[in-house]
Amino acid sequence: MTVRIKFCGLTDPADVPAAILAGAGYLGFVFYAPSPRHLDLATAAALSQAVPPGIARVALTVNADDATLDALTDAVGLDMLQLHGRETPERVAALRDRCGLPVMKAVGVATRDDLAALDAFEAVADQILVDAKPPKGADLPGGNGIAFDWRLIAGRSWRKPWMLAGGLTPGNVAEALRLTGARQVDVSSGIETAPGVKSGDLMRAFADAANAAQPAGAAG
Ligand SMILES: O=C(O)c1ccccc1N[C@@H]1O[C@H](COP(=O)(O)O)[C@@H](O)[C@H]1O
Repeated sequence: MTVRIKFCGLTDPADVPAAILAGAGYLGFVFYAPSPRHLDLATAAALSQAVPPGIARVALTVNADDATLDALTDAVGLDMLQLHGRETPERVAALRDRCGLPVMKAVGVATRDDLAALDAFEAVADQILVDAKPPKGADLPGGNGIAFDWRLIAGRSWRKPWMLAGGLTPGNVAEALRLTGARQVDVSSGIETAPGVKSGDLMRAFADAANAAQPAGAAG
């Protein structure tokens, strides 16, 4: 099964070729100061320049204001915005216009009640990212290495392209794909040896496991 993979939170110049070698379709750069993966604009611009055409460069932001986003989009070559905060559907639509980039909106899921937000954002975003809701008191709204109960979205699909995220690892991604039917996955902590430190070996192991997964509904 061919799966499109987003490796998120790259921090080191060596992460870019490692992610490409592993077969990434999207590379994520984090712009959120509390994160161990946060990049300044100059570092991000250098990483972005090393990405060949055909691989989407995604900027992850959290409740960023217009000035911050303007500075970001002026300084860094980007192909998509990932909004990972409390942005409303109206804000998502406004930023899509303002930044002139496709927007992927992250929605945190812990219980069935959280699923309604996915329908609201599907109407305004170009993609939706189905992530685990952060635990109470967490410093980060994502990137916590925590999975949600994938059975909550088993058999679900949306009209827009969507990605599964939250606590994915080389060891569990095949099961996550099998249960949810996702065709795109996003991973950060699960390909790290320490917070913010990516591993080429883990990226390759993750991609191998994802691509070897059996589609949902397949026998066995
Ligand atoms: O990765 C981060 O540091 C981060 C910070 C703030 C919001 C989201 C963040 N990462 C995103 O969270 C999910 C799940 O990550 P993980 O695989 O569980 O570590 C993923 O979409 C990352 O892009």
